[in-house]
Amino acid sequence: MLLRLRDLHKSFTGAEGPVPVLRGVDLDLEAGESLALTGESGSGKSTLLHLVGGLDRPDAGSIALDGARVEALDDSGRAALRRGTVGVVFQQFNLIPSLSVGDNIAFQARLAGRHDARRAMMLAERLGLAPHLSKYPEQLSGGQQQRTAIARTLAARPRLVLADEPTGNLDETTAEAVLGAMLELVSETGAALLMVTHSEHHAARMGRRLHLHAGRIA
Ligand SMILES: Nc1ncnc2c1ncn2[C@@H]1O[C@H](COP(=O)(O)OP(=O)(O)OP(=O)(O)O)[C@@H](O)[C@H]1O
Repeated sequence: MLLRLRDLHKSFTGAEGPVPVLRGVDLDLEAGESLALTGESGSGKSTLLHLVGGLDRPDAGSIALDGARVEALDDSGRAALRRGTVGVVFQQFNLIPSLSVGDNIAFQARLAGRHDARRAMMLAERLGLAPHLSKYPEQLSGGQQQRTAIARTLAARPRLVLADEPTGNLDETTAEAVLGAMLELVSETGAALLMVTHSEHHAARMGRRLHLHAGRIA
């Protein structure tokens, strides 16, 4: 098992005290699987991805990822996790403005010691970025920036890709193509994909789907 979540709890502090968001989430994900996470707005989907990616800590429960206990890692351990095992595609693309698109795509892979120029070029072609490699992020459209962020994550060949509505900024035709490319690229490397989506249609293309409701997997 690549990822195993057990009895995960997380609350945030509101005006009238703690507001529980996750109330005992259990989830298993094997290498090579793709899983869609659905749920109404505010149900805690992004919170769950942040906990798995080591961007925030649970109040209770365990996150076992590729043999590591994510909730117990210190800051440097969590940073190492994000450099090596986990790749994130979140709604903020966090591209580096001073680097070209090509260098942005290679950035994560270089940090992970896995840069491969041919793979980077193949990803750029598959995601329609080949004509834009020498441009800078500010010269790209929102959708092109989003695809650059996806290419950057996949170029580093993480064991687990966490994606929060990765096609949210794209028109339906481009979204279909990008989702198809993501599924193929993830399965080619034997990685797993955990993707938040509001689209029934996209959820149906994933291997499995789970629905978050009232703080638990329904
Ligand atoms: N850092 C935070 N501080 C306080 N409250 C937070 C924080 N992050 C999330 N929340 C609250 O936790 C709840 C779940 O938020 P989350 O972003 O995980 O939902 P979501 O299911 O991803 O929603 P959406 O589909 O709208 O993106 C919301 O009520 C939100 O306001």
